[in-house]
Amino acid sequence: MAEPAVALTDVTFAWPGRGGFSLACPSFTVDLGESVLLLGASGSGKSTFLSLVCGIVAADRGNVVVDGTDLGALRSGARDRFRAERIGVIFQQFNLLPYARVADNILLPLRFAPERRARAGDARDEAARLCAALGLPGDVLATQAGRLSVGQQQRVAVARALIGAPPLIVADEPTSALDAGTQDSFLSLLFGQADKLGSSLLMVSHDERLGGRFDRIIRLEDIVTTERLAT
Ligand SMILES: Nc1ncnc2c1ncn2[C@@H]1O[C@H](COP(=O)(O)OP(=O)(O)OP(=O)(O)O)[C@@H](O)[C@H]1O
Repeated sequence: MAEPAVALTDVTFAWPGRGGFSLACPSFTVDLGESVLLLGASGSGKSTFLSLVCGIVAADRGNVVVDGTDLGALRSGARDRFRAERIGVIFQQFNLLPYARVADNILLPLRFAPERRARAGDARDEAARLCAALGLPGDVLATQAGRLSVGQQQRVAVARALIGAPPLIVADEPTSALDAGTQDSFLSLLFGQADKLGSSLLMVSHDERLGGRFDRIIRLEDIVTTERLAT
């Protein structure tokens, strides 16, 4: 059987410091090509969980295996390179460089990821194709990212995550700044493009209304136990 896109086994993690937040996840998987929505209230640990999946932080115990690679076996720099190559991340606040052009924002992950750059082919053409597919205006690539509307910035963040066809797309509340109608068209575009690339999709949100499109909806509290250490 093919390796799952994501597999967590007996994982524990605690943020350092007094009053730190800790979580434990006995088992969680995302299958290849599957789309999973993780629902949880604000502060329940959704972003922390995604940081573990993306290797932004390392588990204290247990295994986080993404695309067949055990992230625990990699040092921090190697985890960063792995993430750049294999994971498209859409952050809650987009994390665009506001003074850089849209093209530079979209092409940024390729700079640290030679295999992903090779997969993108002619990267500028691919950036233009993604922008068009995501409904951005034709001249958007030359525009400063900070001059775009919030909805447009969100689409640029998606194009940056999708470029070079990473096998896993991870999205942290990507629709939180959009109204209901725009959320729906945004999700259609994201799913359409992820499907085309055959990428697996893991999204976290507090918003139950997003559930309809996903293969699986899971409540964070059903896969993770959390604790806040006493101060
Ligand atoms: N960088 C950090 N350093 C220390 N503690 C942190 C850090 N990030 C998060 N935490 C702790 O982890 C807890 C869970 O936060 P997290 O951001 O994972 O939740 P969330 O469900 O994504 O919240 P929200 O929906 O509001 O973004 C926080 O209350 C905080 O105490």
